[in-house]
Amino acid sequence: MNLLQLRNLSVRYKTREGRVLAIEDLSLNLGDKETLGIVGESGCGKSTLGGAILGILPKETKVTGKILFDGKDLVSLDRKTLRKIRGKEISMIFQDPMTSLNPVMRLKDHFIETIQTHLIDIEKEEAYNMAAKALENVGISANRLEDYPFQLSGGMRQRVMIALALVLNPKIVIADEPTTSLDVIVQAQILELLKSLQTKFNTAMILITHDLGVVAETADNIGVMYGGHLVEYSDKRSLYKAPLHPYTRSLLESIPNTNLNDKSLRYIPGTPPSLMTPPPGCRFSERCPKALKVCSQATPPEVWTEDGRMVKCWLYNSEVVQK
Ligand SMILES: Nc1ncnc2c1ncn2[C@@H]1O[C@H](COP(=O)(O)OP(=O)(O)OP(=O)(O)O)[C@@H](O)[C@H]1O
Repeated sequence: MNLLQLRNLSVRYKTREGRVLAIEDLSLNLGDKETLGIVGESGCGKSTLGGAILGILPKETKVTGKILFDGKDLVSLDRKTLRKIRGKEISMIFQDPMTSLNPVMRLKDHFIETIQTHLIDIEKEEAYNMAAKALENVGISANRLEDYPFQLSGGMRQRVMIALALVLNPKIVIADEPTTSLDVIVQAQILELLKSLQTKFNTAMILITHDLGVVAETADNIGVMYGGHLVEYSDKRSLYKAPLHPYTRSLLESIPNTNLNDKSLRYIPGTPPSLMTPPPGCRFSERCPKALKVCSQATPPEVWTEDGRMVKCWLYNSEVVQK
C-alpha cells in the first residue's frame, strides 16, 4: 500500500537572481514500511524533496504538484495544519544533531517539548516516561535525559535525534544524510539501529544521501536524482546489478574500490548544471558518455519497465531513431 504519493512535484526557490528550479516534475511512491533511498550529487535537490514533504521550505518557495499523504494533499495544506503532521506523523532526522539540538536545553526538555506540542493534554511525568523509553530504544540509559547535548559524543547525539524523531511513533521518517558527520564505524551502527527501529515500529523511511554505500545496506528501493530530476527509480538489487541510466552507472563506477591494487579514483567529468538556467533536454546530457543529439534538445520521457523500474532517458525510448 502506498503511504505517500508524490505527483509531478516541482519546487522553485526565489532568489535575488531569479527562480531556482530545484525539483522538476517528480513522481514517486513510498510504500508501507518501505525504505526509499534518494541518492545524487550535492545540489541535485535531495534535501529540497525532504523539505517539501515536511513543509519546511522558505515561505516564498513555489511548490506545485501533489504530495498525497493519508488522504490529504500536503501541498495545499496551510502551515498550521502541516505543523500538526510534522513531528507526529512525518518526522525528520537531520545530518548535524548539534544544530538541531538546543545547546542550553537538557535532553529531557527536548523530548517533553516535542511530545507536549502534539499531545496537548499529556502530563509532564508521562511525557518524561515516554522520553525515557525512547532513549532506551536507541541504547542510551534514561538517566542521560538530565544531560545537555554537549555532554554526549557525536554518535550518541545522533541516537538522541533518532529517539526524538521516533518518540511519537510517526508513519514516516525522513533521514537527511543521517550519518554523514560520523566516522565509518559509528555510521554503520547508526544505520543498523535505524533499520532495527524501523522494523520494530513499522515506520517507513526516506533515506537521503549522496553515498550509494549508505543505501546499499538499508534501502528497499532507490530513486536517483540529477539536476532536479528523478532520473532512475528501481528496487535496490536491480539498480546495483544492472543500472539503467548512464548517470547511475557513472555513480556506481565512482564508488572507491577497496582492492588495494586498484589505486585509481574514478569520478564523473564535468559539473552539474545550474538550476537557475537549466539546459534544455536531459540535465545530464553534457556529461553523458552515451548522449544522442535529442538529449540536449528535449526532456527525456519516463520509461517504465515491466518489473516496475523507471528510467528517464532517451536511450530507452523505442521511438528514438537518430544515433
Ligand atoms: N533556500 C534556498 N534558496 C535558494 N536556493 C536553494 C535553497 N536551498 C537550496 N537551494 C538550491 O536548490 C538546489 C537543490 O538544493 P538541495 O539542497 O535540495 O540539494 P541536495 O541534493 O540536498 O544537496 P546537498 O547534498 O549539498 O544538501 C541547489 O541548486 C541549491 O543551491
